[in-house]
Amino acid sequence: MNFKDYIRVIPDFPQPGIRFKDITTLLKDGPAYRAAIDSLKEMVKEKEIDLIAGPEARGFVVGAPLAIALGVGFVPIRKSGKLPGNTVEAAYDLEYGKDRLAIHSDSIQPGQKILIADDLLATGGTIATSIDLITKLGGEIVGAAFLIELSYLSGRDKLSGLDVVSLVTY
Ligand SMILES: O=P(O)(O)OC[C@H]1O[C@H](OP(=O)(O)OP(=O)(O)O)[C@H](O)[C@@H]1O
Ligand SMILES: Nc1ncnc2[nH]cnc12
Repeated sequence: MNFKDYIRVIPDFPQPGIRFKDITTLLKDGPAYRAAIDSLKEMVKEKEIDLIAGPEARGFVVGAPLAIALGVGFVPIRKSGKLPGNTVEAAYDLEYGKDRLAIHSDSIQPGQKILIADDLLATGGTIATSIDLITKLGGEIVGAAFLIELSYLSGRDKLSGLDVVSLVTY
């Protein structure tokens, strides 16, 4: 399946100059959504994975179904102020702004093997920050899986040494 056919590119959103990769057009197509999750599963299934972690919000629509497909649990990484328990937090930069991410302090036990999942790798700021948070809790990152990679923003360079898989590249 050519997943690019299901992803809509919207120019100048949320700011002039950004070409926004809109996955809502893929998500609303049941067979395409399922095929995307199945394809990511095929790419990571040989890894030893205890948990999948995914950043809010679009990381949830990739990470949670991938966790179910692999038969492992899912840990949400949220924007600051949303998680009710004790958290560890970190600030980060995005292609179009700044934000702050948080994870529950007791969500990962030291030594657990974590795959990070998100819809899109752009500058790599979100994933690098997610890795920092997971590492602070003692988790071992075994890779990162994305629907989309924006190679022109070189996010992979920020993740050197990490096994990164993606379904489509722009
Ligand atoms: O590689 P980066 O430059 O960090 O950019 C990628 C991140 O940006 C988007 O999330 P966003 O923060 O816009 O939040 P959303 O998922 O809630 O829309 C996207 O879903 C990734 O998580
Ligand atoms: N160009 C882009 N399209 C969709 N989501 C993004 N997150 C960061 N950059 C993005």
